[in-house]
Parts: sequence; C-alpha cells; structure tokens
Amino acid sequence: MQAIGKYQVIRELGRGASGKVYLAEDPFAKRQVAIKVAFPDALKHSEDGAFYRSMFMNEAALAGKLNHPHIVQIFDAVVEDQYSYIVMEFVEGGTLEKFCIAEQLLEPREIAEITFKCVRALAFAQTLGLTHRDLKPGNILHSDGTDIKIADFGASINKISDRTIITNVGSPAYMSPELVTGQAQASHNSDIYALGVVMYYLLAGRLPFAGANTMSVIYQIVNTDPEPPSTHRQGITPEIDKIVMKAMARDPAARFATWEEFGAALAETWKHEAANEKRDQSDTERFSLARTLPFFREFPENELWEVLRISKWAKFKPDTALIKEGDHGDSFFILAGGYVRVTRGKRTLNVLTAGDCFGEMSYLAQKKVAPHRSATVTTTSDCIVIKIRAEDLRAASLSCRRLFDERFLNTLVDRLENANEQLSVMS
Ligand SMILES: Nc1ncnc2c1ncn2[C@@H]1O[C@H](COP(=O)(O)OP(=O)(O)OP(=O)(O)O)[C@@H](O)[C@H]1O
Repeated sequence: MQAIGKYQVIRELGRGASGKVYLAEDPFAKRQVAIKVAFPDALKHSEDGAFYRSMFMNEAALAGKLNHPHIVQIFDAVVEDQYSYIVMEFVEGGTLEKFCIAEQLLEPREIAEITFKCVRALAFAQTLGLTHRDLKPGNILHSDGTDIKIADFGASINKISDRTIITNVGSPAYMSPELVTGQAQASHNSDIYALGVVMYYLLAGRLPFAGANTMSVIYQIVNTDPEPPSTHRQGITPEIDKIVMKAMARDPAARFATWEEFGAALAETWKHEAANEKRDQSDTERFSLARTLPFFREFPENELWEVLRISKWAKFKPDTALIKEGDHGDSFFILAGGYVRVTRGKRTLNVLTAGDCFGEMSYLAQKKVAPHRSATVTTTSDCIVIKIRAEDLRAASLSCRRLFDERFLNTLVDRLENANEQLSVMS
C-alpha cells in the first residue's frame, strides 16, 4: 500500500484482530501519523463483524475529543463502505508488552510512574463519561522513559455488552470478577481492577492468574486471590504490593473508590524513598505537588502536564542566590516549596513562599534582549524551584499562556497594592 487518502505510507507497524496499523506521513501537517486500516471483511461478516464495526466507529467518533498527554490522540477518521481508517498520533516505542517479559522488566518505581500516568489519563476520560473497558499492556503505547499513551478507546463508548467483549477478546485476564460473572457492567471500578492487573504483569513478569484454558482463569479470578507481586520478584516494596492488591481486590467495594484515590496512593510511595537521596523528582511527585500550589489552582489537567513538560525543577539549600539584581534573565520561577527573600540593595522587599512566582518580567517585558533583574532572590530554607524559560512559555499553547498571563496579572496587582500600603505607612 502506497497511500491511504492523502497520507503517504512509510511502513507497516503492526496488526490486530480487526486491521493493520501503518506508519504514514501527513503531507499537510508535515508529521508522522499511525493509521489503523480496518480489514474490510472483519467489519462486514457475521456477529464478529458487528462487534468490530462498533469498536471501529466508536474510536472514530472520538476524533478530536480525547485530548490528554497520556492518551493517543485521534486526528481523523474515515468510515466508508469500501475503506475505513483511523489516523492517530504516532507513538514511537511500541506497546508495553515488551516490558512484561522476565528479562526486560522495568524498575518498580518506573512502573509506579507509568501507572500514575495511566491513572491520570483514565481520570480525564472519566470526566467525559468514558470507561476504557479494554486495558492491557498491548493497549498502552510507550515513547520514551516512562512516557506512555493509552490507545484503543474503541470499546469505551457503552454500546456493546460486556459478554460480547469476553467472547471476542478471548482472554479474560484483565476482567474483574463482577464482569466475568456478569454481575455488573463495566465501570471505572472495573478499569481500576484491569490497571491493577497491568501493574501486576509489569512488576512480576507474569499474569496474576495463569491457567490451561479460559475457564480455569475465570475460576481463579472469581474464587482466589493472587500471590502478591513481590513473591515473584525482589525489590518490590510492601507499599507497592498493597496498591496492586487493593486495585485488584475481588470485592469492588474494597478497591480504590476513585482514580483520585489510586493516584494519591501511588504519589504517597515516593515520600518513603530515601529522603536525602539525590534523585530527580518523579513526574508523579511534580504533578501532585503542582496541583497543590495556589499558582496552578485554575490550571486544568492538560495545561498542568504542559507546565511539567516546559519546566525544570531543582532543589536548593538555604542561602543560595537564585537570581541577582542587575543580571540579565531569560527565565522566570515559581516556588514549589520553602521560602525565599527578595532584596534590592540592602533592603528586603518581600518574603515569598510556595506558590509565589518571581522573575516574571523576563516573560512580560517581551523584549529581544532579556531584561535586567530588578532584585536579588535568595533562599532562606530548603527550596524546590520550578524554572521556565520565557521563550518556552511563548511557544506553549494559547490556553496555557492565558492562564500564566492571568496569574502574573494577579501577582502584579497584589504587589502594587502592597507597595501602596507601604507608601501610605511611610507618608
Ligand atoms: N498510535 C500508534 N503508534 C505506533 N504504533 C501503533 C499505534 N497504534 C498501534 N500501533 C502498533 O500496531 C499494533 C496493532 O495495533 P491494534 O490496535 O490494531 O491491535 P491490537 O491492540 O494489538 O489488537 P486488537 O485489534 O485485538 O485490539 C500495536 O500492537 C502497535 O505495535
């Protein structure tokens, strides 16, 4: 195949039950895309045809709707009698299946980070009323490090019964007890179970329940609890074991009640990493901390992930000068933890705390040459500082820039009011 519509095919990426996926070039947007082309027969014939057609149409219907950094974006969809395809974001590294093999397991902390990103993506999908219903390592694509994107939301629009999914997908390995017995419909709670199974597989290199046939696996899902992942691999902490077992609890009421609760448990595990360890903060910690800062209160999920992408985070000891009066500066800062003193000459102008920003004139001045810093900012305690280059914010999305503009305006108003008060006291 050389072209699919306006797209130039580069090579085949893989194939699933209902079609092939190709890497192609979008000549107008000038980017590489992945195109899932349905096998015409798979959509037409028999009972299975109705199932695959429904999955395909559902996925196509999501074009442009599910925009999240950890969800594969659907750009375009064409569903015609002859020819049906879905154009989506190309994710370079393939699926997480390759990390489920004993010799290629990821570190438990990387798995916790990946799971947290899945949790945030699924929490976002839930705000749009969507349940994934087909979570498995083969539906999670991987680009770099712990960067992942969930794919295949085709089953997420609730038009097909779960019975159909069991018969068509074959393996019930990721299905919760109440789904395999037909006692409940799919919900975010059964997705939490499925993500627990994914986490288990990535940690242990094996599924929680193995059996010679589907019936044996279903029997175990309904009647037994798996051994914790740490039985199969060293280096898994009791906390991580507990999270997996809670997500996979047989009783739905004993699982995490919400994605928020699941995410908070994952974030908690980082607090117990050796305190003086000189490691970079994880994205889980950064995201969770940023959400608590007043500066980002109005930032929706997507814009917060964008901030993480364009910022650098660093820890500083007390008495470190972060910026110096008179220097040129092309970055601004948001304090994520600790205290800093703002001074001009010998005079203290202000003391700032978590959630405050400084150095924002580098962005607001809009000059070609970075402006001079008008004050010195020195840490007075251990600090966590978020640094953003003015030019990176200028290249960010319009919605992200608007949110920053609003925050900076508020900060400037506060400072003006402060200055007026001080003036009135002096006069
Ligand atoms: N957006 C993408 N970017 C890069 N590779 C992709 C992308 N989507 C799919 N692939 C590759 O194509 C393969 C087939 O994907 P597809 O979703 O059709 O099938 P599947 O999920 O493996 O099976 P099924 O059709 O049963 O859901 C994947 O395993 C993956 O390697």
